[in-house]
Amino acid sequence: MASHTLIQGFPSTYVKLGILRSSSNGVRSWGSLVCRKKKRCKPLLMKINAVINDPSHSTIDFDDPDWKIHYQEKFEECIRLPHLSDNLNVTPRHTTFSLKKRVGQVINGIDSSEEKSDYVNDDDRALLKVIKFSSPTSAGAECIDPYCNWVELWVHRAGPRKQIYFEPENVKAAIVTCGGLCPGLNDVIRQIVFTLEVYGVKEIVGIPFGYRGFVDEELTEIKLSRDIVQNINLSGGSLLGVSRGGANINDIVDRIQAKNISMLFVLGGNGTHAGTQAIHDECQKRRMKISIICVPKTIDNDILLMDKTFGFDTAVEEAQRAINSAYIEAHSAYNGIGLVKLMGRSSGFIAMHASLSSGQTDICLIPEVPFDLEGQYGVLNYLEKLMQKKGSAVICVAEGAGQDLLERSNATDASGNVVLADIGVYLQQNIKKHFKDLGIPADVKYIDPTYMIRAVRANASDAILCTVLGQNAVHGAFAGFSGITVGICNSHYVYLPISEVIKSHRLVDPNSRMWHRCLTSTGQPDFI
Ligand SMILES: Nc1ncnc2c1ncn2[C@@H]1O[C@H](COP(=O)(O)OP(=O)(O)O)[C@@H](O)[C@H]1O
Ligand SMILES: O=P(O)(O)OC[C@H]1O[C@](O)(COP(=O)(O)O)[C@@H](O)[C@@H]1O
Ligand SMILES: [Mg+2]
Repeated sequence: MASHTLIQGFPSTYVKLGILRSSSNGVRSWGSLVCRKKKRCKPLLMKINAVINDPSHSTIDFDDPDWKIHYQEKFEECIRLPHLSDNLNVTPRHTTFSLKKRVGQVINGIDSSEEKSDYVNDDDRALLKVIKFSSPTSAGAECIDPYCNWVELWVHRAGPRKQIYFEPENVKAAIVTCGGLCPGLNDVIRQIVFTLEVYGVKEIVGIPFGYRGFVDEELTEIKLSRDIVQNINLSGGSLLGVSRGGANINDIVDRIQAKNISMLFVLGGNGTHAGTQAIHDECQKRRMKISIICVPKTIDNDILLMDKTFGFDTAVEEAQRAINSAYIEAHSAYNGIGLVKLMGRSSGFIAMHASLSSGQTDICLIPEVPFDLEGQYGVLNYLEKLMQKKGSAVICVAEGAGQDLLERSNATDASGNVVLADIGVYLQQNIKKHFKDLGIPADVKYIDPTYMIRAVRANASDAILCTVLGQNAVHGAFAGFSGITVGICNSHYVYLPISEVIKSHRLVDPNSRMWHRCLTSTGQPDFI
């Protein structure tokens, strides 16, 4: 019987069927990940094992002719959107959201208002995965079973529903922005306010400085309206302020109750989503009638199941400016080496995409792909070759890359995120020392644009994404969902349960076509 560990949930970077193999020469592999030295593989394997060992994973018998049906049923269960009606006696009413167009227009003898609707049906779905991989060895294959059969998996379509679960005039809506800054926060706040007002909501407030704003007595809520938010998208940052760390969940829910908030919109990343899930659970326990909706915010693009998060595109655009500067500096110097460190705590998406978009990077280093600095295959040796061949080089490194090479402290930030050792400074020092020891001149220019890439306002594509996500967040709240997040999936807008997107970080798949494209573009070899 072919029985395998099934990652319950659905395909993501790690949602592949994985058989961990060990061989005597120390080569260990899982799916597409192969590392030459057992020791260096450990961080990656640990990440994978953490997923495989999740108690929610179950076993599936692929010899069962109905396994796909069982899988789909499980998936449907996982992706089900929590709703107020799950534990409250609520009755819907016809929506107050309508597009301002003439109703009852008769076109070709057909009453347009009867034939078409502007509303999304609760049974509308978007397809989660659109590629059918013919084999587990196909580039970037994400397989469920050993033969990589395609399984039709659907997620819930976002948008306005015909029936709503709140009387707009009784709603008090609150918006809060948590975690680090991200381009587009103001655009989302603005669209949430606009859309709430279209529904007829009169009381909209902003909670200042993230979760802290709920409990810090000195911080008072900020009144919001169309007039107040009209132009906030013209600048970066958050009108409401952000913060890391913060409050006890019970205290937050106490304050939500005391403030009489009935809709809460939370803009934040992984940590914020985990916090929101806990707030949602507590509100359910207290049988509160409140819809809590997240809008995923992170330049790191590390949220599961979505094409991208808002702010990412803008961050990449800014990051490529830093790479361009590094290129000019390196190219204009004798044996010039430009080194750029970009954000990306656990995921290398910014570094990979900025390298791809600039086209000027010779070496791209990301957390998901281990590398050696020294030795025959190491980065330093390759740099020597680049100096001989081109006389200059540009390196782009994600902040979470190469952490296994560095001394790690056990420090964490206020939110509990591990404080990383500085790979940028480490590379700069080691490159300088290496060339000095060889007696070869090398002019190393180090650029750390960190906060510059996330303090800017959203670019055009992010502004559109923010607009749609902000509007859909409000539609989701009025539809009575709670404990959900909004996202874009295969270019369609969807709702997902928060519980599913916080299962792990989304990572760059070293076997993906995108990483392969990045390697083709830089021309870099394996550094291990
Ligand atoms: N596991 C968790 N449970 C509850 N709250 C959390 C959790 N992780 C983070 N938070 C809270 O969420 C907020 C944002 O988290 P942080 O990790 O700083 O940013 P991000 O949401 O961008 O990942 C912080 O106020 C933090 O205290
Ligand atoms: O200095 P801060 O505010 O902690 O921000 C740095 C962090 O911001 C990020 O770019 C994004 O993190 P969040 O998504 O948690 O906001 C991380 O990659 C980086 O470590
Ligand atoms: Mg985070």
